[in-house]
Amino acid sequence: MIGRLNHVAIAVPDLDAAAAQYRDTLGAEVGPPQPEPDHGVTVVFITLPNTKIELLHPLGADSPINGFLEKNPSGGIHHICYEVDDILAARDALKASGARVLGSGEPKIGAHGKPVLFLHPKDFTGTLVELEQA
Ligand SMILES: CC[C@@H](C(=O)O)C(=O)SCCNC(=O)CCNC(=O)[C@H](O)C(C)(C)COP(=O)(O)OP(=O)(O)OC[C@H]1O[C@@H](n2cnc3c(N)ncnc32)[C@H](O)[C@@H]1OP(=O)(O)O
Ligand SMILES: [Co+2]
Repeated sequence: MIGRLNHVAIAVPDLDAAAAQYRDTLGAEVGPPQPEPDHGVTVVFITLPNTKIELLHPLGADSPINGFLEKNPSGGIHHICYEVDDILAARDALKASGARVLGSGEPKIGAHGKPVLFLHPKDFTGTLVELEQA
């Protein structure tokens, strides 16, 4: 079902500092901050030869990453995103297998303008999984 690794997301307490570290210390190609109000985060994408890193910072009091950063104040790996050819078919198959799809269960438009869904970390070996329509 899952295809390419689209991105690994890292929640960070200071977005400018993290972006500068990837750009200046690690020599990576770093994009601009991108507010995503529908998701309660601001993101910065880092383009690597084989995948992307998504730096995440809370946007608003109800951000879904507030709790994560409270527990991990220095930041940490927050989720991994896999591409799927048919996100509705993937969702239905995963639900039938007993996995919990987060939120309303309907895909939202993600940072790349494509439908995304999230799967509960407790159902995937402690890892929050994002699915993105390829
Ligand atoms: C920019 C758009 C998009 C893209 O296109 O790329 C994005 O990436 S948006 C990214 C942010 N959005 C989301 O994360 C949406 C889905 N997330 C959620 O709905 C919630 O964050 C959550 C996963 C349900 C967690 O909610 P929270 O209230 O913070 O925690 P809980 O208390 O409910 O947690 C239960 C349990 O799970 C553990 N946990 C929480 N987050 C993670 C995580 N990221 N990775 C691994 N484990 C996680 C948490 O520690 C709890 O465990 P116990 O303490 O053992 O009970
Ligand atoms: Co993501």
